[in-house]
Amino acid sequence: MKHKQLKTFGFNEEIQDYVTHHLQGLALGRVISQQRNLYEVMLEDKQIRAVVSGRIQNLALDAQDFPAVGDWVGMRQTGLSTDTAIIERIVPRQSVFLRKMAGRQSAVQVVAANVDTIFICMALDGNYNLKRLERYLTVAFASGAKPVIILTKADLATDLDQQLASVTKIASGAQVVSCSSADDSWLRVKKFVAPGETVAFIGSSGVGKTTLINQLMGKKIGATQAVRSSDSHGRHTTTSRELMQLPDGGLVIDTPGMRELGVVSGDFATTFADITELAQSCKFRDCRHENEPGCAVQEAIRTGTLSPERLASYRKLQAEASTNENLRGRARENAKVDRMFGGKKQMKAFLKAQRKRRR
Ligand SMILES: Nc1nc2c(ncn2[C@@H]2O[C@H](COP(=O)(O)OP(=O)(O)OP(=O)(O)O)[C@@H](O)[C@H]2O)c(=O)[nH]1
Ligand SMILES: [Zn+2]
Repeated sequence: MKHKQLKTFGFNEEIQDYVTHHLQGLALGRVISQQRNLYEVMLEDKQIRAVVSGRIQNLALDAQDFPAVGDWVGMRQTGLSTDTAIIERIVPRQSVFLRKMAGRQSAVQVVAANVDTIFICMALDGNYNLKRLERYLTVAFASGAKPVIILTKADLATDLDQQLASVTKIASGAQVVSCSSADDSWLRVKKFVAPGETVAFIGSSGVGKTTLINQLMGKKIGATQAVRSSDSHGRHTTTSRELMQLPDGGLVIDTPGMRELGVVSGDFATTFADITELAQSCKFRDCRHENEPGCAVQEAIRTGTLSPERLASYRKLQAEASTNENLRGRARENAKVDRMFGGKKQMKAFLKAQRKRRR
């Protein structure tokens, strides 16, 4: 393999393959942080600043078409300076954690790209909320990365065993780990971070993501500084996403705490595998699990094997995802029309003129 140094940054055969076929003449790097339009990119031998090319800007329909932290990118160096480059290509993502941003109707945000494992962090204090966890799992399972549930602040848990059991019940096969900053339980988390693999920490603000990352970083602060572009956060609150290299290998993406995780694409079959499985025994194939005769889902609720809250949660998230996906599809379509014609009116005029010419 050519890119020896980059291998410690997660470089693998699939990326090599793409580089060989599509990135000839471009330098390969991985995005380690982003501040608005300015990117910090790790190259084979150094770290540089980069901006995106006009081509990427012209083709982009929404945030997903721009580079994000964790992306592999092909770059051209500018003639002006050796430590600034232009990002020309984004290597197709092996996984992407996408969320709908609060507020703007159709705006999506790439939280992290090319992640192997997603640590869904939830604290065992007042932050503990199973419905929110179902939401995070839905998005995480759809990302292409493997979710692991990290229950933090175990020292503040009201009933640790009961909470662990409840979480495991809805985890749909994702592993569940509890930890506390008061002891060395972070070692249980460390087991999930293999050299050359990327993990992303996701969760509400204040659940202890940074605390846990600092424990994983150990005392080798130097290793952090080499990768971090600016380390003057001042307070504890994480303000921007960044990719860091752990002393024992392994890469970590810290993300600022989210107030709200809007679902754009969700994996309902995996997250709600219990309901999906029950539904296969419903009498009607298109059963909506309402009042249909022979509904196995309603039957499970009657007998107590499925909670009505879980079905409600499933319905709510699915409706939200479908609304958001529609909104987003339309927004992308509009952006495309704007790019090509300058607007809908102009497009109609253009099509009309074309029809006339054909006649
Ligand atoms: N009791 C207790 N407090 C903790 C634990 N882990 C973190 N904290 C405290 O929780 C607060 C928030 O921790 P952070 O690590 O900054 O949380 P964060 O998730 O990175 O927050 P954002 O950067 O805002 O996303 C700090 O005051 C920590 O000291 C824990 O296991 N137990
Ligand atoms: Zn049914």
